[in-house]
Amino acid sequence: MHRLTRQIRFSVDPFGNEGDAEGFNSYCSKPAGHGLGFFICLNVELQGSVQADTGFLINLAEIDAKARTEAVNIYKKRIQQMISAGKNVTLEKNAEILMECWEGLRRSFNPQKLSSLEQLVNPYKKITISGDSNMLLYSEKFEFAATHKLWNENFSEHKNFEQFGKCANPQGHGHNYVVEITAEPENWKDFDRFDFQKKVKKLFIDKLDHKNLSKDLEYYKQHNPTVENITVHCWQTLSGKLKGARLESVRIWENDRAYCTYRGEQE
Ligand SMILES: Nc1nc2c(c(=O)[nH]1)N=C([C@H](O)[C@H](O)COP(=O)(O)OP(=O)(O)OP(=O)(O)O)CN2
Repeated sequence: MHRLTRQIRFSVDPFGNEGDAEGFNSYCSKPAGHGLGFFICLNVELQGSVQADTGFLINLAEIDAKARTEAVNIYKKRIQQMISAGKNVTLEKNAEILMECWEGLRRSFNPQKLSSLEQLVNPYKKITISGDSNMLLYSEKFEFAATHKLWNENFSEHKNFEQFGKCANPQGHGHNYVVEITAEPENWKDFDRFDFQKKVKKLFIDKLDHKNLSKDLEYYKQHNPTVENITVHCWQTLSGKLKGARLESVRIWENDRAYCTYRGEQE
């Protein structure tokens, strides 16, 4: 079984009174919109078998055509309705729109199965519907900078350098970590995104930011500050602490080539 993802980028003119600017560049945005509008970016993930004759799970052009017909119309209709009624497109409304697209798109694909639909609200924030669990999830990225040294006191110096290489450098080395926290809100209407941000920042990010993890934090006296252990530390710190939401996963990037995801011990 394969999973194939296509990103669909389009713009919605909130007032809709200039007509559709279709545009010719789907890499940028198609429909292209007018001036400053709503830019929508959807990741459509399909699951299925690859056909022997074409090598396709499905032709990307077919995903484009279906997603553009279904999703563009839903976003356009719902955004324009809300704006003309003088209402904000809140996070709750945005989640409802995504759910409507999910239902529509799910019916459009066969035999391929829509396995996930993700809206990148901005480069650091997304809403995801996953077909595996049918969960509607909210994710946000944070960052912190820290220094660390990878070392095990029970190893000889030789073994430490053999195991950890340059990461065992006595003076340590630094990273700009990116932390993505994903939560499942119990109720999107009451989900307090700012409380979520405040908790993640206060309980985790601020404790590690601009610190020497190996020296300044008790946790890392017992645990080597690898990206795997930092992810578990983050999970343990935040699990059960988010108001009106269940912590679903923690993903931490040590750099843009390495990240670790943790969903608790039960996974
Ligand atoms: N399983 C893990 N392996 C390594 C971790 C880790 O947290 N978990 N961490 C490190 C070091 O912290 C290191 O700084 C990161 O390694 P690497 O990406 O290899 O370092 P560079 O960016 O300098 O990459 P080069 O290809 O070596 O230039 C190591 N391993």
